[in-house]
Amino acid sequence: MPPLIVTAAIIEEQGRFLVTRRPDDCRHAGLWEFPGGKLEDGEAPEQALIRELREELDLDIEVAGIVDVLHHRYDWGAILLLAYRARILGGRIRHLGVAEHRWVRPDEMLALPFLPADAPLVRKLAGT
Ligand SMILES: Nc1nc2c([nH]c(=O)n2[C@@H]2O[C@H](COP(=O)(O)OP(=O)(O)OP(=O)(O)O)[C@@H](O)[C@H]2O)c(=O)[nH]1
Repeated sequence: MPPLIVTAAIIEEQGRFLVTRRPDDCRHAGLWEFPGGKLEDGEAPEQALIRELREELDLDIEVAGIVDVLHHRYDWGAILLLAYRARILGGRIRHLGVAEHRWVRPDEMLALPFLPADAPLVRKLAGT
């Protein structure tokens, strides 16, 4: 099986990154991640990211350049995570598909329990 392609938005405002916590009733429940999700049939990664941010947080975003591409194997299968810089264009955060959100400084981000696939990305963003 090829890896599942997953997109993630790296949104930074005034030195803080937007991170979200997964709901209780899903895989990897309660862990932190960057908002985003899987590509649907025929979708470009940027489109998937725009759709996911609307669905999960009710935010309109603009997607900029790629930050990192990470491959990770979970026990249920592998993912290829495409992380893009993004900017909020409008909307107010609502917790439609997430348990909680936070705006965190790099040092705070390093201390959060993130999904295992994200570890290299978190370290890269924190400059460590
Ligand atoms: N959005 C997002 N997903 C990530 C990150 N890191 C990471 O390993 N993933 C994994 O990528 C997979 C796809 O995420 P998703 O949110 O679209 O789908 P899901 O597994 O929650 O559930 P679903 O099948 O019910 O839609 C999840 O298994 C998630 O654990 C990340 O930083 N952001």
